[in-house]
Amino acid sequence: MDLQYKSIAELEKLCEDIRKRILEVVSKNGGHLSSTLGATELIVAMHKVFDSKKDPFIFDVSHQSYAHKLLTGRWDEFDTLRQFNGICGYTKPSESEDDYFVAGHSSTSISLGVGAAKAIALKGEQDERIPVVMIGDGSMTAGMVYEALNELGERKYPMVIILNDNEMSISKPIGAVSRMLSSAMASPFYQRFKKTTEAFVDNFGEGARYIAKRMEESLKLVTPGMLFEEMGIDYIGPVDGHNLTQLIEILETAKQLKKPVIIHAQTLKGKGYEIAEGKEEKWHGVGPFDISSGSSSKKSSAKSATQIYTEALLHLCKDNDKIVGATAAMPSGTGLTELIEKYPNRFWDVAIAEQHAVTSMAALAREGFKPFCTIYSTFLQRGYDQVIHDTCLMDLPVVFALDRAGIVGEDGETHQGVFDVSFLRAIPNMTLFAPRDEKSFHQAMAFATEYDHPCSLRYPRGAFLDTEGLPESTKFTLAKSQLLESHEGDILFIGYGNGVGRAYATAKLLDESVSLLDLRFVKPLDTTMLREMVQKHKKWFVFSDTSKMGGVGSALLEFLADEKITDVLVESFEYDDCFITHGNTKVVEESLGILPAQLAKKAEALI
Ligand SMILES: Cc1ncc(C[n+]2csc(CCOP(=O)(O)OP(=O)(O)O)c2C)c(N)n1
Ligand SMILES: CC(=O)[C@@H](O)[C@H](O)COP(=O)(O)O
Ligand SMILES: [Mg+2]
Repeated sequence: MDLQYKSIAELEKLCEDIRKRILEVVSKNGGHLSSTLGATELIVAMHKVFDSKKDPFIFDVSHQSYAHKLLTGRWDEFDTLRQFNGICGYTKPSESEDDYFVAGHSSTSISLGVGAAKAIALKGEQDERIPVVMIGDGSMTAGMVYEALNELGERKYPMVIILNDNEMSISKPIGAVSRMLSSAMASPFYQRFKKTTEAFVDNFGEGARYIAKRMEESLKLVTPGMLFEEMGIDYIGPVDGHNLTQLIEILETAKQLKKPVIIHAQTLKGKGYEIAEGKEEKWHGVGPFDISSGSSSKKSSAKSATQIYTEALLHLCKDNDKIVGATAAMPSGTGLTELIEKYPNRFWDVAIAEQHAVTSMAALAREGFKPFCTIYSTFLQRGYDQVIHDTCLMDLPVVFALDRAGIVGEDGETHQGVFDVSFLRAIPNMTLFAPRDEKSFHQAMAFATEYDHPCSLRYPRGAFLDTEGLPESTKFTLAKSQLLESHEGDILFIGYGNGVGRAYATAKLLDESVSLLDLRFVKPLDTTMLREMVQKHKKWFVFSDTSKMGGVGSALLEFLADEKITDVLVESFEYDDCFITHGNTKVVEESLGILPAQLAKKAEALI
């Protein structure tokens, strides 16, 4: 949509229409509500001043970019938001040329902007194009941001960074960066005072300006601008992130500066939908809801794996004051909110800083504590070297509790928790195991608490698949699996974690009875049990919510190769080597052919 010639009144009306459309669709499909509502004027102003057909529009995380999608030809199909084969909830170049880059994991935007700026300079296009970045205050807490600012302040590439400061991450932001951004010195009053003084001092030349600046610093007035200006990046702000006239004027100015500039825009998260306005964490990511009352339409009755994790940790913490833990800005998503409230000196939200979360937990392990580093499977990818270099090399007993392991659904490719077994299994000293239901989760947590080496347990988004009817889980012992059903015949179903429920549901659809093994540990394997299974069953089918590449089936094949066993067939029903798209989990699983009915057919064809 070309906004170039639209008046302010027309643009304000457009913002109203955009909010209405977002509410209409997100109340039906679910999605990221308060972030997108709050960023509306910023995005309209971006499209008024810049051109996403040539200027790289780069949204950090990009969960807040719905207005951008609506302004770039996706207004009508927006009804398919986050549905299978529908519009993605994040920017995706394959969906639109106006989406510059894939995003979903935070704090990549400024590095992308610096890279784009280098390319624009090399191609001699600086007169036509300029990167425009939008990054939230929460996303400013990850180290990668400062790696990028460090270089940008040195190289001075022209770039406009809009810092969308709504004083919220998913939950309340923590840390010095957030405090600095919302410091009193960032108040519009102080900034007006500063501007007037600067204008006055400017009459007396550079020397007077220098003295004034030193005076401001000597008064220990830390303004957000100082941080960026000292790094060599111009700072404008804070500005009202909902005032279109001001925003457009400032973006025009920033565009002409031909150097790196940060515009500190203060916005209200959820702006335009009163029920969600302000500091309401629950309106960040929502399921379908009733617009008039704000009440959610879907309530799941089954206990989620996250809830079980919280309960297990609370139970263990009571008798063990060595247990500590951290989340990287996902306290409610990981279930740590209650632990942080109850044990504020033992559980921390360290902000969006997964690398820091891992390494700081390793130091606590070194000091004799038992850390539970609680991170979504997908976000642990951000702290991978810290798992190797700072945890496993010293064989430190950190527990990596990986929530959202497996297909997560509507968040899609950037958020699927499918690689953790593959990337963790390769690390020496690392032990990997997985519960299949509530009871085994408590047993796995008890084992983890006593285990004196690095380890990782994984569990799904939402509830475990049903395993009702199988024998009760037994105490977790290192490298011990549990044979749940034993029958004559060649077929053995091997389940890992939530895969046990999938194996069980598949087995029930077969005519013949099959043996069912809950692997429980994928590293180290239960070689004693596997040697026994080799004797009894020659066709093994693997069920696990993990990538095939380096996953559970790979581990079993390595075992067979090491044992020089060549007469056992291993068929893995894990995920193929591809990125898994967004959509309702069951619909996505059906597209992958891994629903029990589909797997039963595949197994029958091989029996
Ligand atoms: C590496 C990484 N860790 C955690 C998340 C989960 N996450 C998504 S959005 C968000 C908060 C972002 O806050 P902010 O940047 O202020 O954006 P806002 O929603 O307030 O506009 C978090 C923690 C993520 N996407 N990426
Ligand atoms: C944008 C982002 O990364 C988070 O908001 C994520 O969508 C949360 O996922 P859950 O809904 O599984 O907690
Ligand atoms: Mg924010």
